[in-house]
Amino acid sequence: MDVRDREIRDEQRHLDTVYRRLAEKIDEAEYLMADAASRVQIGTPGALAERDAQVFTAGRHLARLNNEFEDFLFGRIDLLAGKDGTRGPDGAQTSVEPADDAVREEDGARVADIAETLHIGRLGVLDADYVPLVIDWRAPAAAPFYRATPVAPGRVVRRRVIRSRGRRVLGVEDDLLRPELRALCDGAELPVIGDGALMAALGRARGHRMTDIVASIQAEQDEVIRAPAGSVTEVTGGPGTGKTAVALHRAAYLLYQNRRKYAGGILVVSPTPLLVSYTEGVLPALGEEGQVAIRALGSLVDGVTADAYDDQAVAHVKGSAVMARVLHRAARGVLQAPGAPKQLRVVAFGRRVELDKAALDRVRQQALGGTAPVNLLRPRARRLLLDALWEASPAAGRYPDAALAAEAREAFNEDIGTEESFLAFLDAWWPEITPLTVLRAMADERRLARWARRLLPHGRVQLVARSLRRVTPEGGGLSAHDVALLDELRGILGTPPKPVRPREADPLDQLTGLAEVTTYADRMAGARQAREREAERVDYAHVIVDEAQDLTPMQWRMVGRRGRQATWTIVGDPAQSSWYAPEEAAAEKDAVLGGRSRRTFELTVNYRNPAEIARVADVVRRRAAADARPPRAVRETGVEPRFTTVLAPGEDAWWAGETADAVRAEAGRLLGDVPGTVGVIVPMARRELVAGWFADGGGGRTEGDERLVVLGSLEAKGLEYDATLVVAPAEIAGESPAGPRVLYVALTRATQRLTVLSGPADRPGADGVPAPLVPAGDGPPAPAGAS
Ligand SMILES: Nc1ncnc2c1ncn2[C@@H]1O[C@H](COP(=O)(O)OP(=O)(O)OP(=O)(O)O)[C@@H](O)[C@H]1O
Repeated sequence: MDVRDREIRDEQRHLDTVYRRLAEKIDEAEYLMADAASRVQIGTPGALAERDAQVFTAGRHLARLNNEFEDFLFGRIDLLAGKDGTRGPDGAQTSVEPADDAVREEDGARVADIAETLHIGRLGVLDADYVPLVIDWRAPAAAPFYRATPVAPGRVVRRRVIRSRGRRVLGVEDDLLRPELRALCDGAELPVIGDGALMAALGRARGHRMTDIVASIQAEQDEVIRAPAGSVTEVTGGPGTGKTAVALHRAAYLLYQNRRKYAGGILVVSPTPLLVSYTEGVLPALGEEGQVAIRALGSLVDGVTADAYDDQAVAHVKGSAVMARVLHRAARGVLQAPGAPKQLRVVAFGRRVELDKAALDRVRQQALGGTAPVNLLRPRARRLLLDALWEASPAAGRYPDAALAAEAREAFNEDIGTEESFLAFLDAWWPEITPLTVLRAMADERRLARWARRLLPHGRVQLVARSLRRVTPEGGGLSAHDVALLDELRGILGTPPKPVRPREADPLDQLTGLAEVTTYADRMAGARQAREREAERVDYAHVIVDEAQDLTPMQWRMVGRRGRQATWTIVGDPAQSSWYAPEEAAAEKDAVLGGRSRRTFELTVNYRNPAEIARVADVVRRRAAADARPPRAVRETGVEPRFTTVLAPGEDAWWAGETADAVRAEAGRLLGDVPGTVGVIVPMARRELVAGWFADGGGGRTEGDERLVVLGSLEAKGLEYDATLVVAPAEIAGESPAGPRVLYVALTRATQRLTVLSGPADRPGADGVPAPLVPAGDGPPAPAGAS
């Protein structure tokens, strides 16, 4: 048996021990449950609660282990004796530094004994004597697994990543952090297997779902993940530096650290639904479900989902902060609908009393004074209407005696105010207004122009009004930008109090807490309840914003309303921003975060793109965001990007002609080159057309090959593929003022191969490299992290 097999066998033994221990815990849990059922009446409430908690914990482990995880156990560190020998609650030594006598001289060599071996996994398991069999990856004792480097190894001599599936150990990969030592474990020399787990992880084929990185989190990432949840943690870093991955792992870490605090929920805001579905598997794999909501910007408001896109020019108007003022006026102006009644007539004291349009307008103006939510002003409007009617009636001024006057007035209010015709008038003249009503009213160019006077120039009014014509009364045709407007309107309009209806008792409520120890169906019911609770939630304990560089001012306001009391983690890369006015967005972000203190981190290593692809992308980065420091690509594949061209006389001919064949052929070639996914990235305006070339199987995914996806340039944000085909780069760069940064995003999506197909605007040189990707000839940039 060779060394590798022996090491695998040893790890297998340990994993078997862990599963045996878990089986014991499961037996205990089952016993406790049976016991709980038979002795419901016995015991103090405290004891019962404790037992329930034990049952619940055991059941949770059971459920997770049985079917949730591959690679349950993924790491091991072999440590020197610690400085003080103190042990933490997980049974592991707490000291990070080695004891003074941990290393000794023997025959001129430096020799040390391994004093402690810790296995790291997705959750912690102790044996019957409280010795740790597995340490939870988020526990302080696990930090050295991620933090130790050859420069600062601390107590770590060897770090091992264990690859397993289900209950079988498949392989091990070691890093030796103290190569200068002769380390002995139980008297035998410590073997070192393989050449690094990180590279193995990075080279793996990609699927349509992001996977967690717990086995290979790097030191600078770990610092962010474990940063204390101070007010605001900001993380920047170039493409592929793991910002999204780090943000998700941080959510899991925060929950582990302080579950009670974050029971208020963690919200992860993602720019697109594609990125949500790409990332949403990561947290369940880390054992966190229910507490974390990952929502796309277009789905942040309950009851509506964005299903339309705004082109960039429209988006820029709708996203800008000035829209808040336009909406404020529109919400009030909408009461003056063309069909609103222009006259109010009632009969009082045997005479007809009438308010004409001018009088009604005066009442309305008076009622609308101030900034209170429009829908909450209806009672005030009603009162003012009755005042005006009273004044116009023959009764006004007839009662010199104040008490009599008050009595007559009360009777008047009672009579008129409850009259069917008056109520019907009120409903028509001051209806309850929904955000959607206002938004749809803004599709009327003339009305919108009135509301936007001196705020938006006419051209912008036209753009917005026209784009809103697609919005249906049911809320179809909304874009992510419209959703931010709706949310703003919700605040401006307010919700009138609804009559309270008692909730019907739901038998499933009884299952809360036991969800994971009973059946699959029960667990699903628990998850459903969590989702329902989630749906009602508007304020979160922690808000994580992914791709923060793209939030518009209006979107910052929307997200801000969900985290008024929250702590924040904000990750983004200004060099990838598709928003044209970063300063305006930054100002709104500052307003949302207020005076909260901020801590910033920069991630500097690109784990996604091989150096060959990163170099090409960096040509664009230098033009699009010269100030941004490029991340350092961590690996090379030896394969340069491929450049090809289709020649055609003009733009229209190009998109209609043989280009379809060329795109299909290049995509096919990439499918042959890589085992995993292929993304075809095209200008936003060509998305439908190109998807059609691949006999669309829905959502841009093709029927022919599940591995291939067609994406508009803005949809590619945050995603990654084994290989990408970027079509017509100059057109992508020309789509908006932020286009060059969007092109930078498009070029940084591939983990292995990149092909660029030039279009008519690309002016490729003899080598096929399109003009936007030809280096300007200046020297290479200093990579991030270099001083
Ligand atoms: N420590 C790591 N170990 C293994 N894989 C990693 C590690 N860090 C990042 N990755 C991988 O690198 C890729 C890029 O990560 P991620 O998408 O989080 O980067 P990003 O900074 O958000 O990128 P972008 O700004 O381009 O959206 C992912 O496949 C991720 O799993």
